[in-house]
Amino acid sequence: MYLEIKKLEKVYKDKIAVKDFNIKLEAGIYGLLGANGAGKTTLMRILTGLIESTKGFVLYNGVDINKMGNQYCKNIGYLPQDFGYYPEFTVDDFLMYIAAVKGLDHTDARKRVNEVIDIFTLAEKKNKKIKTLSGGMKRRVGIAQAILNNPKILILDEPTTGLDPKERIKFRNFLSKFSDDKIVLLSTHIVSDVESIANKILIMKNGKLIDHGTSEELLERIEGCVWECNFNKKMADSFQMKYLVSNLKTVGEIATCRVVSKNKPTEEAFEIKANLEDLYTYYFNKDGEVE
Ligand SMILES: Nc1ncnc2c1ncn2[C@@H]1O[C@H](COP(=O)(O)OP(=O)(O)OP(=O)(O)O)[C@@H](O)[C@H]1O
Repeated sequence: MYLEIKKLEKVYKDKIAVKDFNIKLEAGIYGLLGANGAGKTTLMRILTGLIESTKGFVLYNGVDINKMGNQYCKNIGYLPQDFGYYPEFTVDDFLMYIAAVKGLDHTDARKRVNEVIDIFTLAEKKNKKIKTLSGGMKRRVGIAQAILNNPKILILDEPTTGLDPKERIKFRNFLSKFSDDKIVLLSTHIVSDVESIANKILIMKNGKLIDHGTSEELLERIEGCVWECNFNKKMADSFQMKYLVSNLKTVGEIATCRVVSKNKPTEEAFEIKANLEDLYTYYFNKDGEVE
């Protein structure tokens, strides 16, 4: 099973939201990382079949998704960023309703809704109106509705927003079981989520796919270029103007900085292991090469 994205482009009036995007996705979890406005939602909406691209193709097992119609939709589960829930519905009624929209008959719907209520520990809330739930709980309902039809392709736009750390772990464990023979694409601003959840990471900037790979592969790009240095906190501002700082911590008078730089930034600086936050800083705060 694969989803191949070929020379994809989406233009809104005069704004190019997705540009010359090429990749082949196979079973696994892909984390889509990018700043606000990078084009993540637009890309995801094209992949769900909700909007059409201006140029290029998306092929599902070699067939253009625009030519597959409903046959393609059956394979899709989608959690939009602004998940439009029905405030007056109870959790159970809402899930039963979505299951019907997805074409499940009543018996299958009941069985499947019970399963997802169990997976996302929603039993206690199932008779509560959605409008009374917390943000994290609504997000759980949103993820639950996306998997009702047991989709082959699951697209989740910022699924972890509002989830507390315990819920994040549950979600991660669920996805690793769920994604065995499925394509899961999730977008997030939370770098640590991608690091722990995704097998592969796609980095998107200004509509383009600028890099992709496992986190180990991506971290090789900045190997030997991440440093820790300590100095007086009064120098923090000028230091940040000069260097790409991925983290700054101050204790008393001492500032401790993580710096991404090809050259040793200070005499006392020492090399440390790169993480995805450093890579994110490298890609999103500077256009060029590591200094
Ligand atoms: N319907 C639209 N009409 C015009 N421009 C749009 C439309 N939708 C998105 N855009 C623009 O396209 C670009 C990409 O937007 P998109 O929402 O895909 O990015 P994103 O990476 O999902 O951002 P965020 O993380 O903030 O959700 C942005 O500049 C946005 O303003």
